[in-house]
Amino acid sequence: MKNIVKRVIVGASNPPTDENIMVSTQQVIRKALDIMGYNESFYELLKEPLRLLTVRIPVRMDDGKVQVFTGYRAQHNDATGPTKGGIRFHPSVTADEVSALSLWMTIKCGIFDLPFGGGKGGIVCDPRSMSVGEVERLARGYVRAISQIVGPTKDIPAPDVYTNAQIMAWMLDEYSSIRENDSPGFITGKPIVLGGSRGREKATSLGTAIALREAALLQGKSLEGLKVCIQGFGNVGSNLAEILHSWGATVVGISDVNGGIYNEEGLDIPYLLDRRDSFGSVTNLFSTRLSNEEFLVLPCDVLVPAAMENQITLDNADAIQAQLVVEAANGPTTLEASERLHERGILVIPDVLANAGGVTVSYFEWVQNNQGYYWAEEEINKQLENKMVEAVHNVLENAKSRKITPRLAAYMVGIRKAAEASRYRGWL
Ligand SMILES: NC(=O)C1=CN([C@@H]2O[C@H](COP(=O)(O)OP(=O)(O)OC[C@H]3O[C@@H](n4cnc5c(N)ncnc54)[C@H](O)[C@@H]3O)[C@@H](O)[C@H]2O)C=CC1
Ligand SMILES: O=C(O)CCC(=O)C(=O)O
Repeated sequence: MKNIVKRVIVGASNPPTDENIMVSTQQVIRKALDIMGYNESFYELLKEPLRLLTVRIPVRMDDGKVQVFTGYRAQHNDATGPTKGGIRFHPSVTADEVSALSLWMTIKCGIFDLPFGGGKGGIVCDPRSMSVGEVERLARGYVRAISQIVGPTKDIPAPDVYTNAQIMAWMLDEYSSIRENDSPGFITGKPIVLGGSRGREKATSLGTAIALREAALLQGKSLEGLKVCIQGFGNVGSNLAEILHSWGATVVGISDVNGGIYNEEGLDIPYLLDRRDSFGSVTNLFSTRLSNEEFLVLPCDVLVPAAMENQITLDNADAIQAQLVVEAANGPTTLEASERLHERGILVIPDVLANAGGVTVSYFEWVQNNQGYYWAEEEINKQLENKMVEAVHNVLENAKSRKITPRLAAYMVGIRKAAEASRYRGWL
């Protein structure tokens, strides 16, 4: 293995923040609707999910005792079609978080012209401390609890933080047995043998890599030798590291929940990919690690937060050294911090644009399930590439011509479809 760590390390933690992501999301939605001339009733409709279901899920644990978990499913707006979005298993899941995530899904589906509205789900749990059997029983219990409001023409879940293709497979199996027929289009991000799409596993990362490449080109930089730090080494972060490494960029830093590692000459990405565990942890192999706070302000050209929300805040925005921030995670930058970075001339490619490769290929998966005809991976990647390049240029050109942040421009492009569909349906 190449020399990986060069710095002194102090352990991981997260920057404190009390920003309510729902409030800041509503602020951007209000601004976007105001600029486009929509009246107050559009904001009243779009500021919250149409539906938010809270469920309690009893699970028999391996020790014989029953533990009751809380879960949520938010459906933001279904004027354009069924709602769509992932399910996360994480201790910090809240109703507000799931609601904000469902709003962001509506914006993504609007920007990428997908025939869906936004949805999102989550269960408050820590799957890292549960057995495989406990996770399976929890996943099946969640589907039983939400089965009335989901389905291939109602609301279509997918993976998110600490969920994966295996969990989607259990959920599909449970849903199919409740409905007494096989319903592969009920969920996306499935294993390929159960109707999953080729390319879905890496789709979010491929989309982010394309967005990063296009944004860097606009800054006059090519990928060759570009120094990139990636926070989070799960599905999104690790596949992104692999793609960027293979495209000639130099991945100088990666981190996970346990902390970060950095080498200004580049990390040994194939080694790290080989050693990561199924929860996206690898840095615990190293005796010395950077804290999360140290990691985010390391010298690099591009910083990619690919873990959790509220990582870049006003506390660290002035210390960020990257000239380009590409949000692979959902909500990694608080609104104030994002505006501060914009003032500092740092280009921020917002989450609703940068990480929408996942939902785009989930859409392709749903289309293939409906058709019963499956496409080659090259076809999927080519269509994803076309959609990403078009969306990135559309949003960034809008931002430039209107002299607004890329986030506001993305919200303007993204919310219009839900607003217009709601109007045509006679809701407003
Ligand atoms: N999986 C997908 O297709 C999509 C994921 N996203 C977003 O990308 C982000 C990452 O998702 P995945 O890679 O799927 O999740 P994952 O569960 O595969 O990996 C999560 C990674 O984040 C790290 N992490 C967890 N908690 C952390 C914390 N408090 N501080 C620092 N690191 C932490 C974990 O160690 C792991 O490396 C999330 O914001 C998710 O919503 C967005 C679009 C699609
Ligand atoms: O693939 C999907 O349908 C949803 C992906 C997702 O949850 C997200 O983009 O945040």
